[in-house]
Amino acid sequence: MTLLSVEGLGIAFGGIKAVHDVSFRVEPGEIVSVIGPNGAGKTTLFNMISGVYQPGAGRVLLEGEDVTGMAPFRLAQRGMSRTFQNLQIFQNMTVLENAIAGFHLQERGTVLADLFNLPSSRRRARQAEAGARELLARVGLERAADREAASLSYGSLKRLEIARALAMRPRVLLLDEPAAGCNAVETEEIDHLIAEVAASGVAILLVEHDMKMVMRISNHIVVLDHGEKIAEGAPAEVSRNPAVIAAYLGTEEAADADG
Ligand SMILES: Nc1ncnc2c1ncn2[C@@H]1O[C@H](COP(=O)(O)OP(=O)(O)OP(=O)(O)O)[C@@H](O)[C@H]1O
Repeated sequence: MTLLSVEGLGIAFGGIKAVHDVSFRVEPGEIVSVIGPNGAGKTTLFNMISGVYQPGAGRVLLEGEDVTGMAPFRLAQRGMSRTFQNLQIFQNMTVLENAIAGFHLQERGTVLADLFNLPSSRRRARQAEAGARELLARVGLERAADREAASLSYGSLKRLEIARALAMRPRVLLLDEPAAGCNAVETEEIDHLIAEVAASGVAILLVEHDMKMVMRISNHIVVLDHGEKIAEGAPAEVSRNPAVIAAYLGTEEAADADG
């Protein structure tokens, strides 16, 4: 069964269709990217899939289950995690504490146990720490565990955010511009990390402006323009699609005219 199905998703803001009738699928181990010129609707689409916005039309199915508009933490409990374009890292906490924070969404009814510092609560804390250290090793940050997050390079912060999203053991991982603000070396490290996570069977949906990265790591690309899907396919197919070229050239010409 398809892991993530997006069926006819749409939303309008004040009568303007930001996203209209967009459908696609992501299978286990696949990296699917959503691209398109500025304002094409990528972030809005992402926000609908991850429960930040309630779609005006269409459905989101997670292994066949309708999860449309479900709150982000519930989606995370069902196996869909996401990262954000603007880092959501606690800068004044350590790298390890940030990674541990990713485990808290898994917990239920633990407030009383924590309050009384019951053995179950102490055991959970130990498990979370062990899990967090494992994740840090997976993203290459094990030696930075005790550093303040604020002292990390931008690329490391991005990897820390991915580590935290992985704490929920997602089957679907949504990455919003994972390479934004990163230099070439950092982008390559993130490339490898994403490819490795996909190879473990996780379905990855990516919004990214770095076209080279998208072409390198995607199995499948969905192209949006003015809120509509104008093309989809393998990277080589999409990059020579006349409608896609026209959409990108159109924005360059508009930028030239503006400038
Ligand atoms: N909360 C909102 N209220 C009103 N309009 C919005 C809102 N969010 C997005 N829009 C509009 O919806 C359209 C799609 O925007 P969106 O941010 O999804 O595009 P994008 O492809 O992510 O752009 P970028 O590449 O610049 O991040 C734009 O016209 C934008 O102005």
